[in-house]
Amino acid sequence: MTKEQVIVTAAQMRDIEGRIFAAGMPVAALMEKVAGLISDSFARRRQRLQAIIPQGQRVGILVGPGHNGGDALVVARELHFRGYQVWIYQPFPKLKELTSQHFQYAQSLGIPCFQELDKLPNCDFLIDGLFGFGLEREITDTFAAAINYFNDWNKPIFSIDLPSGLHTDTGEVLGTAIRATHTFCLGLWKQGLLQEQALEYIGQAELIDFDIPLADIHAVLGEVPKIKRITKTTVIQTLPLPRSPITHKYKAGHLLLICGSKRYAGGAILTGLGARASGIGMLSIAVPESIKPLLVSHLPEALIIGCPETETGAISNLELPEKTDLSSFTAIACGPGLTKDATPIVEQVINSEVPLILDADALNIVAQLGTISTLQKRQTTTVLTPHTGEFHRLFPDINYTDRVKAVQTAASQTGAVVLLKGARTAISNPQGVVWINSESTPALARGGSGDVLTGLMGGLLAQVVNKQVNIEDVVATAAWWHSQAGILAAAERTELGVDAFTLTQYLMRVLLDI
Ligand SMILES: NC(=O)C1=CN([C@@H]2O[C@H](COP(=O)(O)OP(=O)(O)OC[C@H]3O[C@@H](n4cnc5c(N)ncnc54)[C@H](O)[C@@H]3O)[C@@H](O)[C@H]2O)[C@@H](O)CC1
Ligand SMILES: Nc1ncnc2c1ncn2[C@@H]1O[C@H](COP(=O)(O)OP(=O)(O)O)[C@@H](O)[C@H]1O
Ligand SMILES: [K+]
Repeated sequence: MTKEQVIVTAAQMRDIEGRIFAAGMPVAALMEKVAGLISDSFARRRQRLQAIIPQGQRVGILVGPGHNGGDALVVARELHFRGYQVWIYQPFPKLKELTSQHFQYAQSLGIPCFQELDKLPNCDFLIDGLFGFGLEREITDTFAAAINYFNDWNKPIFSIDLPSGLHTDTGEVLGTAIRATHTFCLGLWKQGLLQEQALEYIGQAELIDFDIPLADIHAVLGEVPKIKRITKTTVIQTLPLPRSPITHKYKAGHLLLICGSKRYAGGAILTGLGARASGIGMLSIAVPESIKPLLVSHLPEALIIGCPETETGAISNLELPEKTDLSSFTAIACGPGLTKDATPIVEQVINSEVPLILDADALNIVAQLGTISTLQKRQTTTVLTPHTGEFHRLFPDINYTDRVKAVQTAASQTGAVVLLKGARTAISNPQGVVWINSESTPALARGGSGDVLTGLMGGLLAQVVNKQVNIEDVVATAAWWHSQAGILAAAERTELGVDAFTLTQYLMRVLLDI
């Protein structure tokens, strides 16, 4: 485990800090160290912003009553000595002791301090040290008004630890919250910063590593923490690279995709192209007979199985080639573009004992059949990949405000690995082990990009499922790979230039970088 993978709640962070202080590290010394690192990072970022804000020497510091405010006051002092023009806004009647001492010292240095909003002159930047992980209730009255007032300035805001007003664990807005352009997350990633509802508030987030000993992290989170960020380290351990020099095509996985209908033929192509990029040994794709020629023309290497179809153009019957049944495949991915008319097919694959990914219409069908009763029957690996709408259909009783809790509950109820798609995709296994994909791009918010993910994940699963791997690691690796391809494509083509087909062309490039 690396520190970049660790995700903590407020309570866990408090326990970790408590151990450090109990071991003898003085609180004031740690605050000095943390604030020094923040000041350095601020100065580096300010330089990068110089093109937009040429002078950029006037900084407003928003100070709260706790140690988040203390951090901000040390930053104020540091910037003051580095030649910035600094003003402090501090509206609280009572401060924690250490914070109060720093406040007194800042005043003694002649740094102007104000309690009234309108006294603070217009600054080039704001540094937000109102609340950190100690925020415990809704922000109201004067403090809420202040946050809204500073948001309206539309100036770059650098938040210390997390934007004031966000719930440290759920990322929920408690009344109102600072809309930061940059967030300096202190020590370890707070869970709230990786939740979708926080994204509009945190801007660019950076981890300020202040050397928390790994032993203290393990002591609080356990040897293997339950909730982690996906990083390259996980991915490298999971990818089927390097290939064995004596492998052959049937040893490199045989994936069956079941997808498409006359109405949604494109989804089948995109799923196939996603699977192709995974490096799968053998790829079979079952589609309605009428779209077989289309699939052959796009995926000449795949075995396209044309199936009898319903009047509506959905697969009516899985007609596999002679001497083949479902158990001939290492994994099955089923769903994109099927339409609900393919219900019997979905029932058939659920009754098989092959590792299975269910997506899109397959999920809608499972929801109709009864999610929990249908999935609990399965004896082998099942992966569900819903977006929020599909998740709600599958699990109407699960509240998804806290997406981490939501996937954990869904996985535990069904025995499946559940991947909840979105800007911050979250994945849980039935025991509650969670991966969060914290690097992605809104460029992926386009029809068809989920189909690409299903194919890619299917291809990966088929290649590694018989090896010693955790299924949730495979699912997380696919999600990471998919997002990184989006990021790479967006960097070259802008966020508007990443259609699902283009995305498939960038998948391979991600591997070149690792
Ligand atoms: N002490 C240190 O050396 C370190 C400090 N850190 C900083 O310390 C912060 C945590 O400090 P604290 O535990 O003091 O907590 P905070 O500074 O986040 O805030 C707690 C204070 O805010 C008040 N408060 C909470 N909710 C409120 C509301 N809705 N309206 C008005 N007042 C409210 C509380 O009564 C308390 O006085 C971290 O976020 C971080 O910035 C650490 O990250 C690093 C080490
Ligand atoms: N704002 C966003 N930021 C990052 N990724 C996103 C965003 N919106 C959607 N995505 C990703 O794009 C994909 C969309 O999948 P899905 O909704 O199933 O689309 P479709 O069914 O049309 O293929 C998912 O992998 C999801 O995580
Ligand atoms: K803050």
